[in-house]
Amino acid sequence: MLNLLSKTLSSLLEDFSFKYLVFLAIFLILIYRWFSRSTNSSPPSPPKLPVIGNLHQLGPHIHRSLNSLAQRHGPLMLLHFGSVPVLVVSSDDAACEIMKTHDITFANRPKNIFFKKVCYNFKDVATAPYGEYWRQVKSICVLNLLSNKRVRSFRIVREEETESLITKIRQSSTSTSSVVNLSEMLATLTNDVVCRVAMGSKYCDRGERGKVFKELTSELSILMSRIHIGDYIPWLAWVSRLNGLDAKFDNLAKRFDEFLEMVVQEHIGDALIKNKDQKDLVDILLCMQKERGDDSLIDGVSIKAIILDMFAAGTETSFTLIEWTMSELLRHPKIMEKLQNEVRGIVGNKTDIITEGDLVGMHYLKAVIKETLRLHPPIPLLLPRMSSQDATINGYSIKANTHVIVNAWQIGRDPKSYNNPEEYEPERFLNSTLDYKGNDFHYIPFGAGRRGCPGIQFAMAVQEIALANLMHKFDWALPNAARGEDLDMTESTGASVCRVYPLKVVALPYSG
Ligand code: HEM
Repeated sequence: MLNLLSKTLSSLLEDFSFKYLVFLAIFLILIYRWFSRSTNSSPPSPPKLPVIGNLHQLGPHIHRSLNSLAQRHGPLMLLHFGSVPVLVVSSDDAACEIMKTHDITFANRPKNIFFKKVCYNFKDVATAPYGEYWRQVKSICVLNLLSNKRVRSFRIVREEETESLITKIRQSSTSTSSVVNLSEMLATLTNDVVCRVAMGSKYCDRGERGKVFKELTSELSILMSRIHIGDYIPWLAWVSRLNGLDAKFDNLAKRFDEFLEMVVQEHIGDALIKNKDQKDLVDILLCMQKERGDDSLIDGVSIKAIILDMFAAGTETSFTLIEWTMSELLRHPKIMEKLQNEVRGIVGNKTDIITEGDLVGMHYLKAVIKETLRLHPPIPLLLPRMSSQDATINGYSIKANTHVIVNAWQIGRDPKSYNNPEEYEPERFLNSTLDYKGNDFHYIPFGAGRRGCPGIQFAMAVQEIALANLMHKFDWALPNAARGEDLDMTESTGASVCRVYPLKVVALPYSG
């Protein structure tokens, strides 16, 4: 009897202490999770694989892959590209935290092998580490090339180059069946404008040198988007030596350097004697170097890096934007007609080129460009940033040296911010104060904060005059009477996203 009693008691106790222990463990885990989440946890992460991390979850269009992952894991998620932690930001609130509240902490850029080799060890503006050198080169570019005043002063360049574009289209449109490669012509326009204001002349026009320059700029944009495995898995860097990518980077860097050195040498004699209005960016940089002497942070290498940056950052982006605008207009004939009515209504039957003075009052034109920037930001993931110290964002702890990608493409399509976000509706920008200068975080095609794009005025001035003239001087159609909705809109891969197939169109001269 005593035995039975003691057995029953001990089994009760065992049972009780087991349940109690299980309950206590669950309670402690919950407390720990809740506590660590509200103070110091990392952002949610999709499961990753050894060595490659989350790289296998990225398709060719990275902005789209990140969008799908963010739908499941939220607007702040932590991925790993190989061994590199990458914070992906996919909402306006989170973008504001990074680019406004914690802007200084996230003002650095990650170092990658392509930019190290081609951009003179990060001596250009876009990849320079955050600090005194970056501050100086950025302000030199803004003051001497990209400020409102300077951009206005290049008006004649834009007007002449637009006129030359219109002439070329007219010459190629000899019959109603002539097909024009508009993409190629728009690329030439943006290249020529940047060439003339940065280097004083259109290098593309100069025979053999022009050919070299064209090859270099197109190779630059192709190689810029190739992934060097050593950036993410350093011990596999040898793969790029073996498959020839390193050699391609080195070769491009060498040929670009030879070209830029030639440009600088050609300017050295004249830079000091030209008057202020005749000086291009190379002249200005050379004078600055001479005046400041040894105190200057700007040396010969910086000059080449800055000029290279103007091409890398300024030409493909601008050409891409106008190419997408024309594509959307061809897909939406009613919107095209409304825009043509605005432009033709304001300018009338003017046979000469539309000049910048004529653009006043073209509100729909501006809305059309803004809507293209929303749906097709030329750099959908902006330029990557990197944290320089530990930070806490929305309760999550982010370690120093974490790379940051802001998905501006996804933010611009957020149904919380836009009605019918997938539709092309320029009207949403009429009577709206929304602008792209980095104040409205649900619309950030040019980025925001300290590392935001300094070329906005420059880019928009080229867009507006070119688009107004294209709308005024021609009626547009697709070859073989194809319907607008059938136009292939496949995007290219890489950091800057343009059409994968060039835009081929029929341009019918309009005479009023
Ligand atoms: C439609 C045309 C353009 C678009 C969409 C565009 C977009 C951008 C974006 C998204 C960034 C990164 C911003 C960030 O990290 O927050 C950037 C940076 C930059 N852009 Fe542009 N850009 C355009 C035209 C230009 C032009 C015409 C120039 C100069 C001629 C230019 C020069 C630069 C430079 C130097 C930077 C680096 C700024 C820094 O790191 O401090 N961009 N641009």
